[in-house]
Amino acid sequence: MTLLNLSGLTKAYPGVVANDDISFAVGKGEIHALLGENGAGKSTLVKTIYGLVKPDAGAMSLNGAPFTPQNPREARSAGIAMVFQHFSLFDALSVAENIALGMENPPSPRDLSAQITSVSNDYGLPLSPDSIVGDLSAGERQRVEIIRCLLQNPKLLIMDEPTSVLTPGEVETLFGTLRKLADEGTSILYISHKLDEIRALCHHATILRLGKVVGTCNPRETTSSAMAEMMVGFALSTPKKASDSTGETVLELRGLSAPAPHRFGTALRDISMTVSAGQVYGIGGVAGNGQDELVAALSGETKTKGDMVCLSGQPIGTLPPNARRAAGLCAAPEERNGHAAAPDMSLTENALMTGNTRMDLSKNGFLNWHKARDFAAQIIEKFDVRTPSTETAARALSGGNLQKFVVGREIMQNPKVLIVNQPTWGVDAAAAASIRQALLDLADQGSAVVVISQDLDEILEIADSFAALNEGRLSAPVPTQGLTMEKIGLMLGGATEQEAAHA
Ligand SMILES: Nc1ncnc2c1ncn2[C@@H]1O[C@H](COP(=O)(O)OP(=O)(O)OP(=O)(O)O)[C@@H](O)[C@H]1O
Repeated sequence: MTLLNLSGLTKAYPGVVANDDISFAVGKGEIHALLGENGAGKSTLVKTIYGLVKPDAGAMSLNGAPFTPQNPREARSAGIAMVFQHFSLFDALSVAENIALGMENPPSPRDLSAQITSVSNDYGLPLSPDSIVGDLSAGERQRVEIIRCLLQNPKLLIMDEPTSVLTPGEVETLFGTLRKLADEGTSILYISHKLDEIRALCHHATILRLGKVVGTCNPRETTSSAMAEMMVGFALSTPKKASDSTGETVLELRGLSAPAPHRFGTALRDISMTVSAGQVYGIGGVAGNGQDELVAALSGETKTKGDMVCLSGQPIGTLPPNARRAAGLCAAPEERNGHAAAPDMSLTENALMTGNTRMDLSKNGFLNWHKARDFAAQIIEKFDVRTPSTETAARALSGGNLQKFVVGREIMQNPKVLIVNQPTWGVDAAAAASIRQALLDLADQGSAVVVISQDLDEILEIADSFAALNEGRLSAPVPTQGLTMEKIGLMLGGATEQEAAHA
């Protein structure tokens, strides 16, 4: 039985038709995957269903009746719930307070706590209503968002890239919850770039390319590479490094320590590591174990004692970001909106922001806009960033395309050391392969590359060495060749176990 029917949905933005005559149906109790490369139109489509975007043409029906939500409130009251990629929670408030804020008519705090506990028990989503959100892991924060949705008794739950912040164990827990919901008749529209997960979870998939439906499949009977091919229209190749040889040490951390930057941050504790020219050094860890703090201490956003961070033997721990860039160290932080990129500024302005020093984009204090525009255009071309022009605002790009832009911008500055945090977060299979290949090419040309990622497959695919970050401590590195997921799991948990034994 059909729950939601989409017929001929079309939505154009200046220079691009984001959704072009899209028609498909989502059955009751069906877990329906929405697949497509970056910019294919997935977010636009689900925003239309959630009442955030008004289609130019086409129609929707819900349970057979016309469905034209004018805003998210109307969509919610019709039974549509959505968990966004970026959580909208207040760190300083409790779980229950956060959930009450999103409700039209919240019940009394006591009743609400009881409801939260009951939903959390029923659906295998362990969470205490009184916990302060700032103390929660990414997986637990997502549970808050899911419970918030489930309290509305949704008919359709939309999830946009829900597993990118989760550990393998948390992914299993989430899938258990989603399967139970589907068994009870809730439909789920599931957006993800992780094709293996789609094969494990989804009953049906609709594939979009350039705003159009280009295919459908049963993911259980289709290989990941066949789905990737349908998405991009050609077969993908696996990234490869030309040479395994490494040169002298370029980056060295000596007992790097830094206090937690804020109440919910992580202190860095006595981190030592060396990275050589030509090496790709992978750092794995569950989100919130010091990844952002480590990137900040390396990029210069956080300053430390000078010799805690050395570049080609020179202490740089006290230098600000621009001086580090000039010395040859570039970094791409994880959060693209507002950190790696200024959303309201054009791509040219964003290119200028980190490229000014190394790409020589100003002279005698005057910015050279012509050169900056050229630099932005080169990034767009080399990294296949789908956008109408260099003057487009960063916020108008789809998530994956902006990610390609910010990572490409640092790679193209040809740094001696590149630090990237979650380089392919939210990026489709083809673009992820091209970003990974570009990182390997950079190492092949003699740069030292540090890849911090929660995607362990990514680290195994491109890194020479692996170290685990746990509560602000970094393990000793091991070669990735022959490393199994089991051993990585032990390394990720290792420091905690030692601490537990110590305690
Ligand atoms: N508000 C907007 N203004 C202008 N263009 C937009 C806007 N929103 C989306 N677009 C464009 O519409 C197209 C589809 O974008 P959309 O975000 O729907 O893609 P997506 O499939 O969700 O991509 P991703 O996987 O990268 O998140 C892209 O070319 C994007 O640049």
